[in-house]
Amino acid sequence: HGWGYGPTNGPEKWAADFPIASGPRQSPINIVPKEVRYDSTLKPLKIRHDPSDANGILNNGHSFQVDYLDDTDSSTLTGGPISGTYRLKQFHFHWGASDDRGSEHTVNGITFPCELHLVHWNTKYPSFGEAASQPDGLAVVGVFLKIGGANPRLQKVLDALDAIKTKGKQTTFSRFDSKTLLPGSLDYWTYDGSLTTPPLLESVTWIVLKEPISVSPAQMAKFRGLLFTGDEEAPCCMVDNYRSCQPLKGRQVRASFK
Ligand SMILES: Cc1c(Cl)c([N+](=O)[O-])nn1CC(=O)Nc1ccc(S(N)(=O)=O)cc1
Ligand SMILES: [Zn+2]
Repeated sequence: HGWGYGPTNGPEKWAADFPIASGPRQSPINIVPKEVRYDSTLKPLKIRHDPSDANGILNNGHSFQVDYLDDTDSSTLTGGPISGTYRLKQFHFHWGASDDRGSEHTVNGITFPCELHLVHWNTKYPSFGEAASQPDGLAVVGVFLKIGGANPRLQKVLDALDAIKTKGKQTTFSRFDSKTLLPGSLDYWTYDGSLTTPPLLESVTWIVLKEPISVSPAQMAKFRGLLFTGDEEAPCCMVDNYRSCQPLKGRQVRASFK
């Protein structure tokens, strides 16, 4: 049976099949603002998303993701801590069974109910697959979601979830500008890390935004209506699909803001 988030195949078991789980640059981490270093050489993030690149929404059995067409430089991430151009490939979320947990990164040990990841790959490599195995191959923008008023920007995504309730289901999803999911401020923390699920590749420059976006309890309930399991299996709610914080192992976290 493949990896997952259950008692027999969850994060504590991943190292057996993926020994890099104990590597030197694993993610997520706890961000301690008092210990980060403001770096004035960090550039502002430049995020360009073309809504026509949105190309479907899929329940992959671990989360759900909105996939993007990535054969041109129409939806890109530049600036920030990265050099060159990174293309948006997909975005997805991680969330908890209740509002007291669910994010992967934490801030001063504080957890959020949900975390959005916008996954980009370095166009100096020929494809996402190639980039994913390079130390500077990927850049993921992380955005915390905190409980508040309903977020209208999330609604189109949440309304598509009924059509992808079970593992392997996908449906059309087009004309979506993922920039609308970002908070007002693009202040960020950045550090060298990894994918937070197997294969846990240590190829990610993490860019975690300081300002969260809002999500309502009713909207959180929609995330929790998804299933990890496929149509023919005993249903298992898709919740708590997050990895706990990993050792910093000497890494420096930098801040783009004072
Ligand atoms: C590893 C890989 C390759 Cl190579 C391909 N491919 O299409 O060539 N697809 N995947 C799967 C993938 O993307 N996983 C992934 C895992 C965690 C995260 S997270 N939470 O943002 O760290 C982002 C992505
Ligand atoms: Zn993720």
